[in-house]
Amino acid sequence: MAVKEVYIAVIGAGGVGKAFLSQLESLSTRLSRTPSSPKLSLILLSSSKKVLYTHKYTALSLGNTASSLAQSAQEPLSLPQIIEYLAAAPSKAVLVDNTSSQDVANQYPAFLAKGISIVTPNKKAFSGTFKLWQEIFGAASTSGAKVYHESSVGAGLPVISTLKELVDTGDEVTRIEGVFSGTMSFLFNSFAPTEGSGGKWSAEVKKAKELGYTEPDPRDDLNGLDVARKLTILARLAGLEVASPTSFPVQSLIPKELESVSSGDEFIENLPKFDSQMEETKAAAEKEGKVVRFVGSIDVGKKEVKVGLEKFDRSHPIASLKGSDNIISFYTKRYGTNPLIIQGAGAGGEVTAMGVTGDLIKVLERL
Ligand SMILES: NC(=O)C1=CN([C@@H]2O[C@H](COP(=O)(O)OP(=O)(O)OC[C@H]3O[C@@H](n4cnc5c(N)ncnc54)[C@H](OP(=O)(O)O)[C@@H]3O)[C@@H](O)[C@H]2O)C=CC1
Ligand SMILES: N[C@@H](CC=O)C(=O)O
Ligand code: NA
Repeated sequence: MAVKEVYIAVIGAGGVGKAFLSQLESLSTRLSRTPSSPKLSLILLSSSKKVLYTHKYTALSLGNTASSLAQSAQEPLSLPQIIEYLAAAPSKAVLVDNTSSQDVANQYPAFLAKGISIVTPNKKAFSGTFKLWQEIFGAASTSGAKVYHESSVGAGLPVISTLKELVDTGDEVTRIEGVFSGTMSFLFNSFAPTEGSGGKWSAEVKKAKELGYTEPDPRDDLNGLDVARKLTILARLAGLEVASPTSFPVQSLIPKELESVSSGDEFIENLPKFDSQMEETKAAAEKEGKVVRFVGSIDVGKKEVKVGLEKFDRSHPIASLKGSDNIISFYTKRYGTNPLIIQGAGAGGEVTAMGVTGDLIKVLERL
């Protein structure tokens, strides 16, 4: 690696952001033992309310960064100010976006155009308009800045890198299907288990939030949009020009009566009143000796994408998933009738941060 120092700016210090900061500290210590590796300097850390940064690009201490941020008296910088600050850094800079913000995502082309690389678990940029997708990869190819988003699908599971490799090596992906949400997997595995009776739907939703599996607003999981965003990303990588996550059928599990509540907290508070709706869905599957699961699929040849509930025999691999596990099957010309399958935890701070840190290592290797 020719670059001596790499400047890192982190936006978002929630469940994933905190785990990333701790992995960054370990990575930085490990790299400092190899003289040819660059020094990693954290120069900015921001939440939506506060920021920590130094005007002269002096590295912030990597221990206790999240609590130092909480005590900071500095107001956050605007996105154009952050771009200007990073673009003027005396060496290469990388933005780590650990938010789920569409506003931050919309600025990726501007960061990349200034040579600032990006690593992120945020799905919003890659599942937004197709125009934004083209602008992001266009800006990266013009400036040479790198952009990686492994954790935007299947958290740290190697889903994006696998699909890219299938496509780049000339395989033909015909179908992608499976369970793409850690939250939905956890909810159905505990609410409608293959053995035993399972917990209350609303209580499991509350647990999924406490475990850090849900989006900042859990309605983004329950309305099916989180899975739709992931399928949009995968379909685009497989060669389909999907216009947006709302351009194909997506089943929502939000009770009609709660569609207009004003906050995620109010939604969780009122959800117990509607537990009977999901109980009916569960009972209908049980009558057929099956369990219900939330799945998605992309048929590349037919250009069809769909997201929603399906019933499965109890012995089916999708029915017997555990915890927050995702299972993603790639059917391709090369793999024939036996798909390439990736399975494991698909949500949670540590496993998601692992994908982000892994992406940062890829950027460092390519600067
Ligand atoms: N949790 C998981 O298992 C997985 C998460 N992801 C993705 O990772 C990202 C982070 O998720 P998670 O850590 O769980 O979410 P959290 O809600 O725990 O954290 C989000 C963080 O982003 C900050 N933030 C939000 N908007 C802005 C903004 N405009 N400017 C600066 N900071 C902002 C929040 O600050 P504040 O608190 O001040 O509002 C908070 O620090 C999301 O995109 C999510 O989809 C991907 C895979 C798995
Ligand atoms: N809320 C998402 C987090 C990861 O993308 C999920 O539950 O899968
Ligand atoms: Na992944």
